Amino acid sequence: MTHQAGDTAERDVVLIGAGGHAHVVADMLAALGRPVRGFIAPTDSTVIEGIDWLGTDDVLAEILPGTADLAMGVGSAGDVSLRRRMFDGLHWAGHLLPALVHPAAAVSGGVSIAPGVQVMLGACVQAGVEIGCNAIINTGAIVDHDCRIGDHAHVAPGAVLCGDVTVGDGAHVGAGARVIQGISIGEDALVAAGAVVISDVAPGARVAGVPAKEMRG
Ligand SMILES: CC(=O)SCCNC(=O)CCNC(=O)[C@H](O)C(C)(C)COP(=O)(O)OP(=O)(O)OC[C@H]1O[C@@H](n2cnc3c(N)ncnc32)[C@H](O)[C@@H]1OP(=O)(O)O
Repeated sequence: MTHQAGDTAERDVVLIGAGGHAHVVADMLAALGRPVRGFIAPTDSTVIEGIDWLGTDDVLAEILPGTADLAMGVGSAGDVSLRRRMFDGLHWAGHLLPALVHPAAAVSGGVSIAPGVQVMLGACVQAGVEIGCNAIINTGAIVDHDCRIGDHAHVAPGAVLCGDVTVGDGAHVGAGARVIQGISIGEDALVAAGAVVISDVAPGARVAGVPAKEMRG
């Protein structure tokens, strides 16, 4: 496995965001035993139990790259643009967002995991898989052998990718969707929750249903 989850394990982590995804990432950091310095959010109105609010995005300028790891607490439910933009900005500013793999995820040996990837509780990732930066393999998702998951892509909770599936950069595979072996899902495409994908999905397309067909409108 080439993920970086253990590379900087002693360093403080600053959590970006305070919504639902941030709560899950905070829980994963606790499970990994990572010390969390605090979270950054637009206001202090949101509470993440046991974690202090550090301030707004302005605080990031005071955190020197190399003095703390960052963890992306901004998720996506179909539109990855905010998460992608934030990751790219932080990455180019020199911050390290290490890959985070929940200890209760099952990740085979020989899996390649880029910086910023988050593999959540109960996910299963099989041999030969490659996961691009900032991608999410969400709760209970199954990514079978030799799949290629693009940068910023999101495999949502309970989705199943059979072997040798390609998910393009920025694509979203919705909750509980099923994708049969060998399928290619194009960049920035969206597979709706519960869909069964049996043919390739074009870049930017939105498909839904069983079997999945292009959505109208
Ligand atoms: C931890 C987390 O929570 S991570 C988040 C995981 N969440 C997901 O993966 C959700 C993915 N999103 C979806 O599946 C959404 O339903 C989308 C993006 C496909 C569609 O959302 P919207 O653009 O808001 O579409 P909207 O709800 O208006 O529905 C438009 C049409 O598509 C249909 N439709 C919407 N979702 C689906 C679906 N999953 N399967 C089949 N048809 C659907 C609707 O019934 C409606 O049909 P109609 O025009 O005949 O009435």
